[in-house]
Amino acid sequence: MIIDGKKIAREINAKTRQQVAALKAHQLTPGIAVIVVGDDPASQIYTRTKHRLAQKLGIASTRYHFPADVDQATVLQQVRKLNRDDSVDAILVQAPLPAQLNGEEIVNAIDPAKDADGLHPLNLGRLYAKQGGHYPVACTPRGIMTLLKQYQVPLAGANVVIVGRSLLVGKPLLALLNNQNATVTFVGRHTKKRATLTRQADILIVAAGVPGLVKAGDVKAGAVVIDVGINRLPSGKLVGDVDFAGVASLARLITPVPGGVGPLTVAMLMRQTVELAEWRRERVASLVG
Ligand SMILES: Nc1nc(=O)c2c([nH]1)NC[C@@H]1CN(c3ccc(C(=O)N[C@@H](CCC(=O)O)C(=O)O)cc3)C=[N+]21
Repeated sequence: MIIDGKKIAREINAKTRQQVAALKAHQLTPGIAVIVVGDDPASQIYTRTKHRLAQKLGIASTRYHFPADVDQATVLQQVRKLNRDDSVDAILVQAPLPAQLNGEEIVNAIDPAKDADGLHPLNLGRLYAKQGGHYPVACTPRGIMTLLKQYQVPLAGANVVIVGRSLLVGKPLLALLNNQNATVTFVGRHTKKRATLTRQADILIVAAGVPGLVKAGDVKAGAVVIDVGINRLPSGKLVGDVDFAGVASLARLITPVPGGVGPLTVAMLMRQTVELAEWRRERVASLVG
């Protein structure tokens, strides 16, 4: 069966729109600020998608576009300005950043209470420590967890293999799944007998950024396959990291590209923006007494 990411995203967005309306009745408009550096065509598309969905849901969205040769101080200054801006609840610095910029320093400069991606080490650390309370979590992993829940995929005791260990996808996913008692393995370039490991996966999650990396021979029959890759081929066609035609017939559940994980990522970003707005106000209210 093919997982319908668009449908789940629509349901989430309908709820988010109601939450935004409820906040607006209290004179609060959630706001997201997206910083983009350079003219990477994919980044332009993604940030436009985010901007359009925000507008549709009633979330204030501002995009800050810097030239590819912008210096570190300028970006840091923009982040700090957004930290102080009370109309901004969520700050996202679009990846990838050009090589002259220190992405680590930029992420560390984001107020953890406004961290749209859950990328700040404080938030990632809270997730790894399985801490309670309110904090943001990376949107693609959150989307994948939602999707697994919607399709009632059991996690406790499941063998999960994640291909790719990025800070934005692999690492937070490992923590989320491990916190649900799944047995999680990272597989990468340096892994020996990769196919042997992926073929043992009840749930195989691929976020490597390599078109067609995972083929039918790498997948166990009846597995759940989550394809996080989005690669634009020279022909203009959008494909994932999984050879969909080969794998779809043997997987129990599989996400398509497009229409799988992507729409959920953006839906989760909007939901998280609203949550960040609520949490920040709750905190302020408790401080005021
Ligand atoms: N700080 C940061 N946070 C991110 O979350 C982040 C990022 N940087 N950099 C780039 C990746 C990629 N990403 C996507 C978002 C939406 C779709 C999406 O909506 N895809 C649709 C349509 C794609 C299309 O038609 O082009 C789909 O898969 O159906 C895809 C990819 C967020 N990312």
